[in-house]
Amino acid sequence: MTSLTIRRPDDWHLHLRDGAMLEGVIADTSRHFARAIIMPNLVPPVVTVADAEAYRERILAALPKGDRFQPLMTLYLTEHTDPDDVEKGKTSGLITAVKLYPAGATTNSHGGVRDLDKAMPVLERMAKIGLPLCVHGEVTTPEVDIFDREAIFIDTVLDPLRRRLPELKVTMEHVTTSDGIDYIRGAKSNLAGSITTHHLIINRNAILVGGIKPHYYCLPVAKRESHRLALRAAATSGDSRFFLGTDSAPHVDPLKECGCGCAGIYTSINTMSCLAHVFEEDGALDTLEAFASLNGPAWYGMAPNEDTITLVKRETPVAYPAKIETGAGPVTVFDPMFPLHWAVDNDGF
Ligand SMILES: NC(=O)N[C@@H](CC(=O)O)C(=O)O
Ligand SMILES: [Zn+2]
Ligand SMILES: [Zn+2]
Repeated sequence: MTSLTIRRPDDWHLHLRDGAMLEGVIADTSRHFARAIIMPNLVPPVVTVADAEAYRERILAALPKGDRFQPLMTLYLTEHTDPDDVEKGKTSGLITAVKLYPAGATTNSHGGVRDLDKAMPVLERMAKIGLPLCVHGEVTTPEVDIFDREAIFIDTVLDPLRRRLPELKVTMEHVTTSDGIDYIRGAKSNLAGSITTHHLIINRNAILVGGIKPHYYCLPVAKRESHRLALRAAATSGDSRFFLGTDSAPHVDPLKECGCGCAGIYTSINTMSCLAHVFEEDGALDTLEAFASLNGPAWYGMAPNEDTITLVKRETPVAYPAKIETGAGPVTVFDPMFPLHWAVDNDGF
């Protein structure tokens, strides 16, 4: 097959940042994607409906003229989040989900939740009004090995929470382990998972073999090969509980190439090319549309996009830039370490 037309995709987990970085990256998403769930881990974070409203306006103002991209806003859950404010955000249609960052788990999560009991009133309200909780599913206990943090989170935080509040809809974001995949597969209802582009392509060797490679470092950190294969099987299966959330997370190069580099991989620009490669390699191009364009909206209770994009397989590899230049500084683009022959038709690369 050398051409594939699918409904226009959406990105169910995206970091757009703010200011000059937002202006520098947004076109890479709005070129291909109709909608994206926008992560609230700004400094300071997006905690109230008023914050989300103002952030949404800044995103819309940064969009290239003519792009109809729709940002789907989230709130950053804290121990002081007001259930009435959250309900107001859901009722007005502004808020698509609330995001749980265990304190200290990832970039800009120091204001996240330490004691989930303190957030129960909000979570109970969300269960009642049908507003999904998106989770960064890792424990932060210092004794727990970083490669085990997702599995331990499922056992000690997520499963107890879901037993306590079975009506709460939970999205396990950026699933990185077979434990996560199995847990989602085993759930009867109200649980789904997003999978990133890069976790379908790299295992932890990419970060550590042949020298330390900061541009492959993200959180949750890539795991061993068996986990990558479990993610591939889930993504390409067509199972409606798995969908794309790129977790494209730009940091300027000086903040990644240093003694304490930030976590995050920038994939917005070449995600659709990478996915077409992965799905073709697994003989699953027929399920790419489900993963990138159908399963996500179904989970979030939205219609799929009406329009389509066409992916075309070229003879010569697509020439994506190694870095993009933003007003905040250069951002290295994810290198899948194989040539990309699939391109979104007419996207200029
Ligand atoms: N994925 C990452 O490695 N980083 C994200 C945060 C996150 O999604 O955990 C970021 O904001 O940079
Ligand atoms: Zn995260
Ligand atoms: Zn993220």
